[in-house]
Amino acid sequence: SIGTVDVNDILGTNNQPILSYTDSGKSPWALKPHCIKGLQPKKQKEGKVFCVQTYRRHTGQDISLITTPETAYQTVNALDEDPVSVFLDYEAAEEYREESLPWKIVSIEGKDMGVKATRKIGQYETFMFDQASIVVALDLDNEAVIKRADYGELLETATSQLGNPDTIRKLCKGSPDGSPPVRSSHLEDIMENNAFGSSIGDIEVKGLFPSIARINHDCVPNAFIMFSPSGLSVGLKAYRDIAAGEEITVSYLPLGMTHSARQAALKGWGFECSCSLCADSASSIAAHDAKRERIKALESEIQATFQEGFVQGAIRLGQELLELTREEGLTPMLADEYVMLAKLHLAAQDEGPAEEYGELAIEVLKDLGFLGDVDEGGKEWDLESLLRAFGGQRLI
Ligand SMILES: C[S@@+](CC[C@H](N)C(=O)[O-])C[C@H]1O[C@@H](n2cnc3c(N)ncnc32)[C@H](O)[C@@H]1O
Repeated sequence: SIGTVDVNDILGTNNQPILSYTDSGKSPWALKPHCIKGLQPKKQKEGKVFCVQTYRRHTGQDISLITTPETAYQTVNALDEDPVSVFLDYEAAEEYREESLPWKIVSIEGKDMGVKATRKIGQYETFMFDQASIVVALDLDNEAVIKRADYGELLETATSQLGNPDTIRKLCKGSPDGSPPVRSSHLEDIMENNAFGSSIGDIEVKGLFPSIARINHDCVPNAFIMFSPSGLSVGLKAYRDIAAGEEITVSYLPLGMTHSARQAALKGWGFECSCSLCADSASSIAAHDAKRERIKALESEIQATFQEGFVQGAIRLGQELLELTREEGLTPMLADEYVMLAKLHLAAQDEGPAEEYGELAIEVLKDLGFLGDVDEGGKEWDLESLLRAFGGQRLI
């Protein structure tokens, strides 16, 4: 590391578009970028340069990016994007803006703060939106890329340059037990505990969304987070009807994990989960775990059975997988399973059932907001366009 450097001293010819953008007086950034050169990786000439670039949004919720200048430059057209219009059509967006917010941040016993619905929320409704306040390139988690102290300095600058830094500083930092204290600063703890993985183009980042960060975990969540293509906005969609006054929850973990795997993973957030699935009787937990382990085993068994040429056998296993997934309420996993069964039936030359599974997959994907009304060719989705979109040789 060569310590703190000025972005204008280090941008080479490859970065010319960014330089001229900055030089032309049209720079979107509110302050001069604060940059630090990372460590020199083996076999490379020099380390990457990471800069803090802060933008003052019209909404008043500023954003600081800690990325390479090139990555920050990719976000320029999305810095002011309005999440409500990203996730809702024109009419629904207008309606949403007219009503008072259907959620509020409140104190929740045993969990510090959390978010509750202020009215009934319908299944698959997108009802909460947020903009990223801090975005950090995932590279920065790597001690071989940047010194911890330099990362801490970039985080501190990124936060203090926001219009309302206290919104970030007051987020909960968790109390992970067991693992050694690898993080050097309070802000690093806050990022670790509250940020979500996202991407800007093909660069992996983590984004801190200050309202969404107040949502607690549940292993059977009632909502899930969707990212805008820019990676700078999120929308929250309900898996099921949510009653007024009910706590809004998301899963911090991939769905379908067993009890012990969930407990181990949640230690990173420093709490013991007491959701309905985790607080169930020992026999019920064991029954759920057995189903979840069977689901995992079936995924590879189906693949192997199909590869050995036993298509009908693979279909039977696929039906068992569907049943268990439904019993466990793991709805989002159903879409892949329906597509897989459609592919298996096509392999068995049963076009009727293949079409039916295709329709079921399209229905789930549309409900979850992963498919628009029409495909890329502007036609209603059908099995053919679905399989094109979900191409690839793998069954599941
Ligand atoms: C992303 S924050 C969620 C909001 C947080 N409760 C707050 O007051 O800001 C994650 C932290 O919330 C707490 N938390 C989240 N889900 C929980 C749960 N199901 N039970 C207990 N604490 C939970 C843990 O302290 C965790 O580290």
